[in-house]
Amino acid sequence: MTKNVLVIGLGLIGGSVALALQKAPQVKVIGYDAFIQTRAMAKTLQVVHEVVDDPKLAAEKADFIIFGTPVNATLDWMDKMQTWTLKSTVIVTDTGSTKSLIMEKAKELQAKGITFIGGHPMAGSHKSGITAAKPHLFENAYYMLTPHAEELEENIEKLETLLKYTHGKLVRVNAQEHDHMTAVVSHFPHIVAASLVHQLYQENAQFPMTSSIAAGGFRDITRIASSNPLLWRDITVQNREELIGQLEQWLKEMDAVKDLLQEGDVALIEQYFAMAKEVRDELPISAGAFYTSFDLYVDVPDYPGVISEITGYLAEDNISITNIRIVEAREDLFGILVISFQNEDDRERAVKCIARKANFETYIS
Ligand SMILES: NC(=O)c1ccc[n+]([C@@H]2O[C@H](COP(=O)([O-])OP(=O)(O)OC[C@H]3O[C@@H](n4cnc5c(N)ncnc54)[C@H](O)[C@@H]3O)[C@@H](O)[C@H]2O)c1
Ligand SMILES: O=C(O)C(=O)CC1(C(=O)O)C=CC(O)C=C1
Repeated sequence: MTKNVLVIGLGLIGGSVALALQKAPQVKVIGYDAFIQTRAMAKTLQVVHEVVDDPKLAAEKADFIIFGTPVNATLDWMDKMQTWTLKSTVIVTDTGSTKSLIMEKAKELQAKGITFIGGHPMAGSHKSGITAAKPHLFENAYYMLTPHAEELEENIEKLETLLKYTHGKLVRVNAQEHDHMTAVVSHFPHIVAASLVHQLYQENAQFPMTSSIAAGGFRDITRIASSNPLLWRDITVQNREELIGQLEQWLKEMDAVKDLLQEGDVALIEQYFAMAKEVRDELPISAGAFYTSFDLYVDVPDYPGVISEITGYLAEDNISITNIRIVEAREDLFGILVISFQNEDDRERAVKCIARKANFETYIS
């Protein structure tokens, strides 16, 4: 029998879940978004099978309800849905970046007989909105579920059976531990990225050339500062206790770095960077803890047709690319072409292919 899946919030994440679940057999994906333009776009882009203007009515027939909304909006919907008439077997989940407050609110639903199992796919982007949604966004990424300890195994398995069509790696995690770990690897880094951009803004007032010379390093570390501010306002507010803890640890770390610099012990300074490199290089990229794109930087001279020349070489060797863009990092004749691949193997083949067929230098960041 066909299962109705209602997705509320059709942006990057809700839209990507909807697209992925359209591939599940006997599933009808119904979508709602607060913005009428997004609802219209969802129809045009066929992100869902059907768009509704009233989620309450659609919820009555739903077998699964998935929130793709900013985390504070999810809490509001969880309040509202307590008065809705839902199927007794419905399973409600979310995709929010925070879990503790949402799982706390879920107890109110649970008390009314509504099953809620928190969810969070560890993949995303600084881009937002339905036009950024992709069916393969969650492939190989960890997709965390945070069921209450007393949740029925049968319900968790039902949700896992549906979500396996995202091709994420489904794992079960305690909500508080989730919020601690995501503060470390996701939420706090967003604060650091934003703070670096603030620092540049202040410096730029005195040295206006500073932002023009910001090259790959600054751009890499601050990419996530281009994320949706409303989304990050909600995430940081909900997880602020963990974030204050991270900030205190960071301030201690910065004090230690300050001491290192003041002492000027070159061996210790080198050791500081060496240890960071070792840990960073060992991050389990293929395990998909983070959304990984295998980027290759190619130094290209600026002449017409250079991009099609390179993509042509790759096509001749049957190497698929997932993205291509130009980084205007320098003010000379050369540009940096960034080509993304699906996996390490494709990237290595591309390095060899470009070395064989062209004289362009390639780098891996
Ligand atoms: N961006 C990421 O990298 C990422 C990754 C994993 C999880 N998440 C989580 O996924 C959720 C969605 O984030 P996103 O990146 O897709 O954001 P987004 O801005 O791309 O999409 C959010 C969508 O929700 C809609 N919306 C906002 N308020 C609403 C409301 N009250 N009712 C219905 N629709 C509403 C918006 O119109 C928009 O279409 C958030 O909870 C976020 O924490 C984000
Ligand atoms: O890749 C990015 O731009 C992201 O910010 C994705 C990211 C992350 O911090 O890694 C952001 C929020 C999430 O909840 C999960 C993933």
